[in-house]
Amino acid sequence: MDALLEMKGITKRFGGLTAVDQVDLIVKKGEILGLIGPNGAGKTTFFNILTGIYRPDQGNIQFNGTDITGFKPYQIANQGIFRTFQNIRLLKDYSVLDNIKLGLFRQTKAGAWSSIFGLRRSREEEKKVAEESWALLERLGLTDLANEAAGNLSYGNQRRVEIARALVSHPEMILLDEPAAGMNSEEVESLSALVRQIRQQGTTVILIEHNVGMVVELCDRLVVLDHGVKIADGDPNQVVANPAVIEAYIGGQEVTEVVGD
Ligand SMILES: Nc1ncnc2c1ncn2[C@@H]1O[C@H](COP(=O)(O)OP(=O)(O)OP(=O)(O)O)[C@@H](O)[C@H]1O
Repeated sequence: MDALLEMKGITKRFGGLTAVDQVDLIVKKGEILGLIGPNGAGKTTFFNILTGIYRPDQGNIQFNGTDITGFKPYQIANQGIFRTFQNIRLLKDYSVLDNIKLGLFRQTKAGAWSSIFGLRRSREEEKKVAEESWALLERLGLTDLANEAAGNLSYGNQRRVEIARALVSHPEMILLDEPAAGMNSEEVESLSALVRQIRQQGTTVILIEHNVGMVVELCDRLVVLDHGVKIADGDPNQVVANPAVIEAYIGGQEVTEVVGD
């Protein structure tokens, strides 16, 4: 597999705190990579750097052969990198279908709001958006919920809709920030199946997760951050047995997350 993403020496400071410290990371095309670590380890900051929300203080990011260091979030999206957030960010009063259409705004001239409110868009654009969104609903088994207000869905289905919104643009890479948070074991199973399906369709996946059991089962590789530093990178089973990783979790009194489900 070829390297799709190559990050070198990535560092981000907030005042005196180094949230991400000289992190190197290579992600191969088609990989499912898990990014884990105790609370405050720098995982979300790392995603925020990769999606252009923060500019790194040091380091370089190459994606698909392009230097994207310092790109703005919309430029990163144009490169094919999409994400979900730790806190679900759906328009809860709008239908599932409209929420998914929102994910296609970058591909339409008319823009996000008009794609929802029906303003100034061409018929061809409207048709394309509707077809793509509907196809995705079918793929994710959400067609029965298409016209339901997103806020009425179960937690697990809201997360699926969020992922669908990120997927509708056929991303090269999708970043999932704690997708299993608050899910029951059945929802976690179904999420893992969805992530495998996403990879099968050609999208590379990085996920931040506290559910260590899930990432060991699902991911090809695990990377562990602790206090902003990468302390492990490799085979999931070996990584979670690594004494430095166990110590990082025990130090933060999160041992149950290591030995739990
Ligand atoms: N905008 C910010 N300003 C100042 N400090 C920040 C900012 N964002 C994050 N931090 C700090 O940087 C460190 C890393 O935070 P981050 O949210 O990236 O960790 P995390 O691994 O995602 O944690 P969690 O698992 O709890 O979500 C923490 O000490 C946090 O308080």
